[in-house]
Formats: sequence, structure tokens, C-alpha cells
Amino acid sequence: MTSIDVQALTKEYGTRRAVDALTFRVLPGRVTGFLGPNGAGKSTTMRLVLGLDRPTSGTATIGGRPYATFREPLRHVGALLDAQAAHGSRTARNHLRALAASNRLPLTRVDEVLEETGLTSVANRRVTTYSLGMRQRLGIAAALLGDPEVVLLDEPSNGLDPEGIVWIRGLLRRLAGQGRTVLVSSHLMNETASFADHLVVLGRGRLLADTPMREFIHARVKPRVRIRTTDATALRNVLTAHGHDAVQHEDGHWTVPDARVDDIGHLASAAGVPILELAAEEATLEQAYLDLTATQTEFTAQPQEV
Ligand SMILES: Nc1ncnc2c1ncn2[C@@H]1O[C@H](COP(=O)(O)OP(=O)(O)OP(=O)(O)O)[C@@H](O)[C@H]1O
Repeated sequence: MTSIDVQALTKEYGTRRAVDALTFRVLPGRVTGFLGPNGAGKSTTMRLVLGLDRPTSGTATIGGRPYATFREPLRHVGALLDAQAAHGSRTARNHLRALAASNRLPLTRVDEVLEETGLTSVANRRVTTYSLGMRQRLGIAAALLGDPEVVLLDEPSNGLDPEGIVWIRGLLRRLAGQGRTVLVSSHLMNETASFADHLVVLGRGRLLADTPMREFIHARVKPRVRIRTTDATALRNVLTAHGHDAVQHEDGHWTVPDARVDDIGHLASAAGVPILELAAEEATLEQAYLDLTATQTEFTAQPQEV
């Protein structure tokens, strides 16, 4: 079992503490979303896990070993940190071939990962001609080259078109389904909600949450009911009579906070209120995340003084 273990990890740059006594574990067989406001320490943590930077104190290990101790790291850990890292004047195929050769990986893997990332038809083009989305795909191809058990991707959806976004969602689910350990940072909440099983959330270098995604959302966002009627007065009366503070929106629909669809449905039906639409409003990861990180954002706009 290959987990990523971060233990009391701290990284200071001068007097700035980018990562602060962080402890968490990323387990195999699921996609862990790595979230946090700008400057929260996500990239720094990933760099420390990959041995690209030295911790001030604490440890980060993969399968119990520091990254630096792997003789052939690409066979164990695949990472996408910076999509611009590929050498521009090479073709994508040659870039991957060089990487495979220098890591003693079979060259057959090159065509496999090109296929997997949808780059086969453009594999002989120079990377300089690639769009950001194509470079992302190439970075992911490089990360998968060694068929690693552990995959770390920093903002992999960056620059991808809608089709690319759907593709990466499927890829991440597949990698986790194969039992790999997958850690993915992102700023896109809807995206993260679509692929993550588990979340690790940072704020100012500290751990704010380490929890299954469903629990993360439900612990923070109360259920709401969406309802539409042809008789607004009757609806308002019945809801008010039962202590519900409903809000009417411009397009005519209502939301009833902290309510369950069954209860509101029964109330409306018993009062003879005509219903056009009645639905539970899904609590979103974005709502839950903003609630948690509201006080943790390094670069929030400050209220202007008048
Ligand atoms: N090489 C460095 N030298 C000095 N400070 C750094 C360095 N790398 C990161 N930092 C600082 O460490 C903090 C954490 O940055 P980091 O890039 O890890 O955050 P992040 O969560 O990845 O942010 P983003 O979401 O914007 O990518 C920031 O305050 C950043 O300015």
C-alpha cells in the first residue's frame, strides 16, 4: 500500500511560514482533492513531497520513504507541477522518449501515454506549438509514463477545454479505480466535486480539513428546498405559519433554507398550494469551501474605507 504521509511538516522561507506543522495522509484507491486559497501552501507541500525543496522540519514520505531514496522515482511517483516544464524545441514524442530513456522505462510506454492523453495525432509537433491545454496533457502523459502507484497533479485542469475537463475527470477516476494514490490540487470547486472522494484543505499553511468530500459539504451546508408555485401568497402563508423563512427570487422560484423536500412537499400539499416545481437544492462544495476558508484567505479584498 503506497500512501503519501506528511508528518509535522513545516517550511519557512525567511520569516514566512509557507507550511505550518502539517500532518495528513493520502490513501490509495481514491482521489484526494487538495484545496486552499492562493498562497495556502499546496504547491510548497507538493514540492516537499517530491523532494524538490527541503522541509524546515517534519517529514514527507511516499510508501514510507522519502522521494529522494527512490532509485527510479518515475516508476513510483508521477507528478505534474508546471505544465511549462517540457522542453519547447522537442516534439512531444521525443520529449517523452528522452524522459523514458533517462529513467530506464520501456519506450512502448511513450505511445501508450500519448494515446491515453489524446496526443497521438499531434505527437510529432514541437512542444512550442502546443496550447496550454496540450501542454497540460503532455505533463500528465509524462507523469503517467512510469505507470506509477502515486500521482500528484497541481492544477491539472488548467487550460483544458470542456472536453479536456471531462477527460481528466474520467482519467482521475480511472487511476483511483486502479488502486493508485491520487492527489490533485485545484481552484475549481465544481471540478473538484466531480472527481474527488476525499479532501485535504489548507489555509495559511495549516490543515483546515481532512475529510471525505460528502461529509465536508454536509457538515457545513444546510439542505435547502427549491419550490415554484402559481400562488405565492398561499405558499408564503403556509411556510410562515410553520416557521420557515422562505426567500423569493426574481424568476419567481422560492428557496426554503434548512428544510427537507418531504416536509415542504407535505405542507404545501396539505394546504392545497399548487406546486410547479419542488426539489432538494444540492449543497455545493463551493459553498462549503467558502464557508471554511472565509477567514483564511491571504489575498482577500479588504473593505474600502469611506
Ligand atoms: N521559493 C519561495 N520563496 C519564498 N516564498 C515562497 C516560495 N515558494 C512559496 N512561497 C510562499 O509560500 C506561501 C505558499 O505558497 P504556495 O505556492 O505553496 O501556495 P499555493 O497554495 O500553492 O498557492 P496557489 O493556489 O496560489 O498556487 C506563499 O506565501 C508564497 O508566497
